[in-house]
Amino acid sequence: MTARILDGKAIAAEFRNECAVRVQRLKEEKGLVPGIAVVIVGDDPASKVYVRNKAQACEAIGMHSEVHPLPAETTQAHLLAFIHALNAAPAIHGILVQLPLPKHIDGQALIEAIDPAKDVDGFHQANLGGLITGHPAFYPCTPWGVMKLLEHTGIPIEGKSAVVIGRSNIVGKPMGLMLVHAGATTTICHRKTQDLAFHTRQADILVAAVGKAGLVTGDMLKPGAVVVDVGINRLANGKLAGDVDFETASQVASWITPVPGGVGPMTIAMLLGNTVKSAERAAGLGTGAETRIA
Ligand SMILES: NC(=O)C1=CN([C@@H]2O[C@H](COP(=O)(O)OP(=O)(O)OC[C@H]3O[C@@H](n4cnc5c(N)ncnc54)[C@H](OP(=O)(O)O)[C@@H]3O)[C@@H](O)[C@H]2O)C=CC1
Ligand SMILES: Nc1nc(=O)c2c([nH]1)NC[C@@H]1CN(c3ccc(C(=O)N[C@@H](CCC(=O)O)C(=O)O)cc3)C=[N+]21
Ligand SMILES: [Mg+2]
Repeated sequence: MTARILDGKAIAAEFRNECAVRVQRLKEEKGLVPGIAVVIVGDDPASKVYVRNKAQACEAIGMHSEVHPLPAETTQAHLLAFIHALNAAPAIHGILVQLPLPKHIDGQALIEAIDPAKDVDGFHQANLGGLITGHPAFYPCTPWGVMKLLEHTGIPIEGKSAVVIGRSNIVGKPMGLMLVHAGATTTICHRKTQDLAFHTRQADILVAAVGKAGLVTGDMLKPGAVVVDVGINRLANGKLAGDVDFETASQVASWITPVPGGVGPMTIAMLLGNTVKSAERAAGLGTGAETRIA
């Protein structure tokens, strides 16, 4: 079997076009420009690339974006005050604190300081809690982007067996919950999992969100599986690679995401969507509640 490509890049472009139309409507009907503020602490080169990509994507659809680079030695108190100011700024509808943060910073405390109504990453505990009980203000962009990728491609989820590798608060755990909501019987694997391949071979849908190039090989897959590769790894040769060995996996899978061009662009498209949604709520447009992923 040769897998078909789950084309995140193309599908993300469609979502961005939808966002552009909504931005235009906000401008015409309400005179409002959606705005996002990205806070970046220190000078992690990978983070800088992502932040630049996000800012470009925002500006391309007519949104306002501001990047706040702060020195690595910025104090927790200063960062908290900075976030409080952004919470109060009417031109800002979305706040994103770029991860990872320097070691002396309590990242969770910063995230909890963000107004949940501006938490376009969906990382605040109010929003992660809302993911369990029903209506978060925002879904976390990466797992939500994966759901949209599957939905848009017409891949059935209900009744399927799903396996997620990775249990982080921002990718693996919310991913598992979203798949459960959508009707998949879901297993979440992690470092303590015994016999990873035993679990992955049961998966009709496999999501890898680890950060280890080549972790998933073709022999670990059920024939015909749908394989979603969230991992972003920088190889010694400078190239990007996911967690899945594309060569062997694409011979066994029915669908597979490439890296780059898979989940990454969907993450950015969902971030734009969340920010537009936040601005629509501020302007009194829309329902204020995201439709459930089900
Ligand atoms: N494409 C995109 O838009 C995005 C991509 N990413 C990428 O996705 C990957 C995961 O990100 P994130 O969740 O933040 O990372 P974390 O490092 O927070 O989590 C990684 C998870 O993988 C598990 N893990 C590590 N090694 C193994 C192993 N050998 N077998 C099984 N499980 C393992 C860890 O288990 P344990 O908990 O037991 O330690 C942990 O739960 C990274 O490559 C990151 O760069 C992240 C966000 C967005
Ligand atoms: N507060 C916060 N929110 C995040 O959402 C967040 C974060 N911090 N820290 C880092 C991770 C990682 N992440 C990516 C987003 C887009 C691409 C992306 O656009 N990838 C492109 C390629 C990018 C390239 O060429 O370097 C692709 O896969 O095609 C990748 C990774 C968001 N993250
Ligand atoms: Mg990708």
